[in-house]
Amino acid sequence: MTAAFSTLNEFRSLLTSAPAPDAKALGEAEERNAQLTKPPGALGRLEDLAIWYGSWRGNPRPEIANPQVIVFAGNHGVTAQGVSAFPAEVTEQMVLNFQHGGAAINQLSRAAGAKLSVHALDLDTPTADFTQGPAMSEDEVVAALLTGWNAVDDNTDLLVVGEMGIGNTTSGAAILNALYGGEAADWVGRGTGVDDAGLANKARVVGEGLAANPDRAGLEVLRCLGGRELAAMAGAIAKARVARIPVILDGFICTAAAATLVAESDDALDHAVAGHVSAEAAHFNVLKNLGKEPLLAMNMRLGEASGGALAINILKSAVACHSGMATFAEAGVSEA
Ligand SMILES: Cc1cc2ncn([C@H]3O[C@H](COP(=O)(O)O)[C@@H](O)[C@H]3O)c2cc1C
Ligand SMILES: O=C(O)c1cccnc1
Repeated sequence: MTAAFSTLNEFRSLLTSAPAPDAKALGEAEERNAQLTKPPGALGRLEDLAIWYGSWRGNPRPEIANPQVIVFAGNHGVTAQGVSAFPAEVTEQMVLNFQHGGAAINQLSRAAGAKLSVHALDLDTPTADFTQGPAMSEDEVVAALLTGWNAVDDNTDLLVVGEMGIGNTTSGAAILNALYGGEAADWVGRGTGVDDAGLANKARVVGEGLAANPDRAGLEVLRCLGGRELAAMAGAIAKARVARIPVILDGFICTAAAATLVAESDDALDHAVAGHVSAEAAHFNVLKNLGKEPLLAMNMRLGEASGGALAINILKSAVACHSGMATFAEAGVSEA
């Protein structure tokens, strides 16, 4: 199989030439929604979600049969700066836990009726410490994007991506600081639970990371300040955009990775909704910048795709109502 892309520029071209949603299916889904046996608008955001989903699938009466959750794992050189409450070896230990079915995401995927795939990316070779220069070379970031791109199953009709990588809330904060500006302190949070001194240290590290990587825009931000699992999430989300597979975004780190795609192409996340707003302090602001209203606010701060997986049943329920309900004419119910 030839690779879908072998440079960042080729990846960019695929992203910027991705198809729009299906206008005909959109119109027909709106028409169907107006005929269903309920007062207009009574299902609130569920109605918008179902119409949005149908427009991306090119089907005004869609179903969700094959949701896929993918967790990508990577190690970060920046952990040498003491940015996490947990040691770096937890990344690999948690991958084993995912494989044995013992993590939160195993239970949440099963409860959502979703297939779970796990990809560990070069855990023995952490990215470079980004306070010293770029975290990844172009070859490394392209390889990670490709891992994500290729991880999406052909028959997937709803995608959720998430991550495991000790230190990656610092990477996410650095990406967001680079994309949106402001102070490092605006973007760092407690991650796995660092104390006030730990939070100040993370702000220092983000500041040094931006200073050590001065020439950056769009995907270069991902290369310089990201990590392999963040790039893989971006690659999977981009593949879904090209294949018109709707996506539910997870928390802070997933959203930071996704935001680098918007920096390349304004409509790169039109096929994505925000599954939840994480308790990681800055997640709310990223979602505001992206114009995404979260489906859930559960005070979760785990990552692993957990918040996205929890939202799968909301989307499934929206589509079940839209496609399964009777119309006024079919049910013989009088209209207003
Ligand atoms: C046992 C355990 C399971 C996790 N599952 C997700 N994370 C989350 O915590 C990490 C980010 O936080 P920080 O930047 O503070 O290291 C990521 O691996 C994220 O997925 C976990 C963290 C731990 C300790
Ligand atoms: O929102 C997230 O993705 C998150 C927050 C804290 C720790 N790990 C992940």
